[in-house]
This record gives sequence, C-alpha cells and structure tokens, in this order.
Amino acid sequence: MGKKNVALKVENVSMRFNLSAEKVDDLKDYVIKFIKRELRFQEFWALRNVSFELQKGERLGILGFNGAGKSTLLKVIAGVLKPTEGSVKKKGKIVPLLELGAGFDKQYTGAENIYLYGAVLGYSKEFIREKYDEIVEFSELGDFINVPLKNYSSGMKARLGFAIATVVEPDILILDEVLSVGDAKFRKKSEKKIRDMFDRGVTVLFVSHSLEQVKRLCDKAILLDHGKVLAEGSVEEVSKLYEQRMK
Ligand SMILES: Nc1ncnc2c1ncn2[C@@H]1O[C@H](COP(=O)(O)OP(=O)(O)OP(=O)(O)O)[C@@H](O)[C@H]1O
Repeated sequence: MGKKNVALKVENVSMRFNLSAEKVDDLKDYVIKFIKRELRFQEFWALRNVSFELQKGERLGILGFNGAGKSTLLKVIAGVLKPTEGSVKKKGKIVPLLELGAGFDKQYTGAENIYLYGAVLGYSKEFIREKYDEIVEFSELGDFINVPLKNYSSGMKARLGFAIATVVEPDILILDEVLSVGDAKFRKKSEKKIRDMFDRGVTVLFVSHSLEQVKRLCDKAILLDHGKVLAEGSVEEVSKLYEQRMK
C-alpha cells in the first residue's frame, strides 16, 4: 500500500497526568502548602511512546484491561486531549463517538438538543436542519422528541446521541463502547449503520470490552498494557494474545 493512503499516523505519543500526592484538607491548607512549596504531584503516564499507522479503510480494535489507556488514546486522537509528547496526523473529517450525549442539556427537548449537540459536534445549523428528519427517524423517539430530556430513559438519550453523531459521513470514525447502548434491537440497527460506513471505506478506531465484537468489526488490533503497545497485528493474532493474558 502506498504512502498516499495513510489515514492516521500516531507517532511517539505519551500522555502524562498529574495526580495530587499530597492530602490537602481545605483551601487554606492548600495555600500554605503551595507557598511552602510542599505540594507535590505524582506523575502518571497513561500513554508511553505509542506509535502506529492506519491506511484508509482499515479498522483497528484497541484491546487492553481497565486503565490500560484505551480511552485516553482515543481522546488524544480525537483532539480532546493534547498529548504531552508526540504527534497525531489525520486526514479527513473525524467523528468521535466518545461519551454519547455529553453535550446534552436536560432542560431542553430532544428537538432542541439536536441543534445543541449538533453544534457541539461542529455541524452548522443548515446542516442540522437538512438532516433533522433523518435524525428523529433513526432515534425512534416519535413524539418524545418534543419532551424535555430529563424525562428520557438512558437508552433513549443514547439513541438520540447516536442518531445525531452518525448523521455525517466521516473519514475516520472513533467508537468508544458506543455499540453497547440501547436495547438489542437498537444495537443491531446501530451496528448495521456502522457497517454501511465500513462499506464506504471509513477508517475506524474501536474500543470495546466485547472481544467478540472487536473480532467481528475490526481487521487489525493493538494491545495496550499500562499505556504501552504490547502487540500490534491482525485482529486474530492480537486477540489470541489478549485471551492468553486473561487466564
Ligand atoms: N484526566 C485524568 N487525570 C488523571 N488520570 C487519568 C485521567 N484520565 C485517565 N486517567 C488515568 O489514566 C489511566 C488510563 O485510563 P483510560 O480511561 O484511558 O483507560 P481504559 O483503558 O480506557 O480503561 P477502561 O477499560 O476502564 O475504560 C487510568 O489509570 C486512569 O486513572
């Protein structure tokens, strides 16, 4: 495959978080400790030197136990977090389906939230207006679309979030556990929508705790362990290694 087909290049990405190591009781205590320079932060590296490359249309599963750094890596690639070191180069429009509905306001109706959340995702008002009916239909909310979100069940909110976020045609799609939302029927429908995007050659980054789902949807995988890439290769090879480590 030629270089011109590279959709995503992650180079030596490291991400450091500062965890407060000192117990601070209140603001006064904080100020005193700060002045006396007694405040220490413990450094924590959630990602260490992560590098990989994806060609257009490749679908990468990111495997690893709790706290391995999977969500952090997706956030760095989506541009939500700036890496402490390293760089991410991407080609085309990227749509992150991270925490669905994080941009929702409970006081407003579903219809109003379509515009609100759409704006959070960077869509124009005209674009949302054009896609409005399609979003409502996919969400299957019916008359509930005119009810404030505080009266929605969590599955209903997730359905609306998924419908809004997937109405665009992205070049790179980031999926973090989102295929586990909604009931079985909606999950099936979501998976079909995502498969249709696959057919159109979208590049995918996928995190799921369901190994079976990763095997079904991805062709490549990496295994993260304490922020480092432990293995990289075909989804069969890497998931075999992951399964061995589970025992
Ligand atoms: N904002 C933050 N500040 C400090 N530490 C953080 C922050 N975000 C994540 N971490 C830490 O970074 C590590 C990796 O977290 P991350 O959420 O990326 O793991 P994960 O592989 O997605 O885990 P899970 O499978 O549980 O979702 C964890 O130890 C977590 O506590």
